[in-house]
Amino acid sequence: MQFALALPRFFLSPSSSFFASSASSSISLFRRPFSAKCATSPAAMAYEHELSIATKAVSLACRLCQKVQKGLLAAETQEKSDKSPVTVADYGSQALISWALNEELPQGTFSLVAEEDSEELKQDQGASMLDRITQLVNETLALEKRIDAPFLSKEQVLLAIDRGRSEGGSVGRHWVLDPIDGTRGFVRGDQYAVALGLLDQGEVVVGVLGCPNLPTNLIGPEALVSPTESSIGCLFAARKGAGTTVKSIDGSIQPQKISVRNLEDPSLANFCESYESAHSMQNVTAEIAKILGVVSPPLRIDSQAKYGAMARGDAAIYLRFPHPGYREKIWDHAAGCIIIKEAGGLVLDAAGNPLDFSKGRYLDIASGIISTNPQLMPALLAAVQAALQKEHHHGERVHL
Ligand SMILES: Nc1ncnc2c1ncn2[C@@H]1O[C@H](COP(=O)(O)O)[C@@H](O)[C@H]1OP(=O)(O)O
Ligand SMILES: [Mg+2]
Ligand SMILES: [Mg+2]
Ligand SMILES: [Mg+2]
Repeated sequence: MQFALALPRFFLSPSSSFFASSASSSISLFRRPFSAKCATSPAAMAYEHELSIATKAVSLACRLCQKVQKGLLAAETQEKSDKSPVTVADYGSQALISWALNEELPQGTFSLVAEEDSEELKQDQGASMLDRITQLVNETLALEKRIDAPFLSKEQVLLAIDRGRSEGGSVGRHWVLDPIDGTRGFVRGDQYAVALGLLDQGEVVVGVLGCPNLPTNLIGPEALVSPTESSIGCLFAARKGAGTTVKSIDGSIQPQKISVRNLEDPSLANFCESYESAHSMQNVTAEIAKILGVVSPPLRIDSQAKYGAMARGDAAIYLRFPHPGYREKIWDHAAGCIIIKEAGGLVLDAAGNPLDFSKGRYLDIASGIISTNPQLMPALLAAVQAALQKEHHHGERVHL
């Protein structure tokens, strides 16, 4: 009988776990026999291993992204067919996370739904970019200071990137990755996020958001100004039933439990939205704020860093109303959604339905995504409906 086939590689051969030898504190986690997960494990333990490997994989990718952002060259950015940018760091982050998770999970079980693929890199004009990505991936792996640091060939890098072609769905487990969310913010030298989630039977059960440029201090209107104490770079992590934590990427601040703002009066609320006006209709969000009586200016941040900021109380409301015709992808919301939910908040579409991650690579949403605490949600939903009606009457193609 070949029981061994069902066991993860790190269990068969402890030294084959990539992360285990790089951080002594992680050894016990990574070497826990997998049967603990497969058997009827207590709810408190559920997905603990998955959250641990996700956290480490995202931290690794953040390191690569930070290095690239410091010295981004024009030659390291391409334009995709939808005119959005993609950089060596998007590909490098996807390759690293895909490779690391595949190393840690039982052979043959890894399914990944991710934003990028290697089509452009396989063309003649992509050759130098692939060289650079491979170099970056290997430099980042070498920083883990393993004696036997792995070296990935160009072919292995392409393979790792292309593992992200899964269609996801409602059956089984699927990892969901946006290797750089908010690439425009990344290229601008601003906010971006490395966003990794895990779906189990269509439900998000684990989420990790690495936000390398987000200050560890609060940045909302009630932020205490204490620049000397703030460092830059936050890592948010959540797993089903266990709450949301934030820690600093540089390790100077240990994980702390966080929760959304506990606010009942909408006029005291503030909201966050996209930095890029092309990503969300700011006339609609301004109208919603006006109906609610919100007076604070919007907190405009690129990427799912908004969800992280909201989960720790920087903003009480999140609003996202893409222009008609835009289709939302699951990797743009999976990690952020569980990070908000486990911090006590709600994430709904503009009609008041929970987001459904079980339909494949896209979210089936007509009009927008909103988030706030449970007390404020009824007033927010009413304001959203009123604002959309008004837009509709003004002749904009808004779906109701
Ligand atoms: N036209 C668009 N409308 C809405 N979102 C977009 C559009 N183009 C790209 N995006 C995606 O929106 C997200 C950024 O959102 P935000 O506006 O919150 O910063 C990213 O996932 C970005 O993709 P990408 O991951 O390639 O950066
Ligand atoms: Mg993109
Ligand atoms: Mg994205
Ligand atoms: Mg992206």
